Amino acid sequence: PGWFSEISPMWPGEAHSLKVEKILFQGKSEYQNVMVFQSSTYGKVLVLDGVIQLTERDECAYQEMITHLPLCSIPNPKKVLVIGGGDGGVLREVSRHSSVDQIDICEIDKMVVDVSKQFFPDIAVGYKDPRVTLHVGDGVAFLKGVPEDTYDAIIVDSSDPIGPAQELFEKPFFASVAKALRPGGVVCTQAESIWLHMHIIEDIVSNCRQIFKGSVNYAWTTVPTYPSGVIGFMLCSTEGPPVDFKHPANPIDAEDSHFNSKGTLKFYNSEIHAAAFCLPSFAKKVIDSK
Ligand SMILES: NCCCN[C@H]1CC[C@H](NCCCN)CC1
Repeated sequence: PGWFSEISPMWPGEAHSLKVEKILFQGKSEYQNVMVFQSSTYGKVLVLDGVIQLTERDECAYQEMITHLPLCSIPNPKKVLVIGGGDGGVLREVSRHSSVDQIDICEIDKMVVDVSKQFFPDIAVGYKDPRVTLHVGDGVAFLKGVPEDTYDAIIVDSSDPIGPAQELFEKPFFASVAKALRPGGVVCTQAESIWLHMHIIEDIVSNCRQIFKGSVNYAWTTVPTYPSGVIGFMLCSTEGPPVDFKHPANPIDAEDSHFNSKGTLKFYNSEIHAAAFCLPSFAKKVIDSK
């Protein structure tokens, strides 16, 4: 009964709204306010501190792209780390890759994990994979304890820079990610919106170019329920075997059998992988010049 509007100082003067059928959960964890509501047309919705994290209707776009853009860019991913992503959607996507033998996830807020398992079983299904180990804690601290050259891929599925995820957008964190990756390893981070956050993106690209001596690329996709309707990703590789993000070494398409053992890919395919790196001129100018 009524509308939820996503009002935030991170996107002043605009607000995306969703019609609410019923509020299903409201709580306050150690870190943030957590809410779940049944929307009229986007399924259930997860909200943290007033910011939409995912909806059942369009989460496939974000989870599939943030996962398969990096994992399809290296020939044989084995050890994968997810920072954030407590809802489990990225785990569900990583587990489609049969070459992977170890999936670690570090999520700071246990309430996000518990709420996702209770209200979003088709997203939290990712936790059921035996390769998954959940670490509840701060990703910055977790990475400090990771030996050098441990992971083939690291996915940083964070919320936004205002709140618990703030440190995940800063240089020291990127440096600890680079150390934890093997030579030619890849990282994919949630990297905001070219319509809203070109300055944040400028800083992230500049930091990444200083730290990641392989390739550094920005990709983007459409997610209707994120502000401005798009979300971006930083794709970086460490020095070592070259990674060409724009031409996936390990391509998958919807009809691949071993990828559909967990239901079909709804969004990702090789064409949209390549297209994700095509940017409008105002973004190219900033990103290619850093
Ligand atoms: N596994 C889903 C987690 C979603 N991560 C983020 C949630 C907040 C969202 N704000 C977008 C703000 C405008 N760029 C970005 C993705």
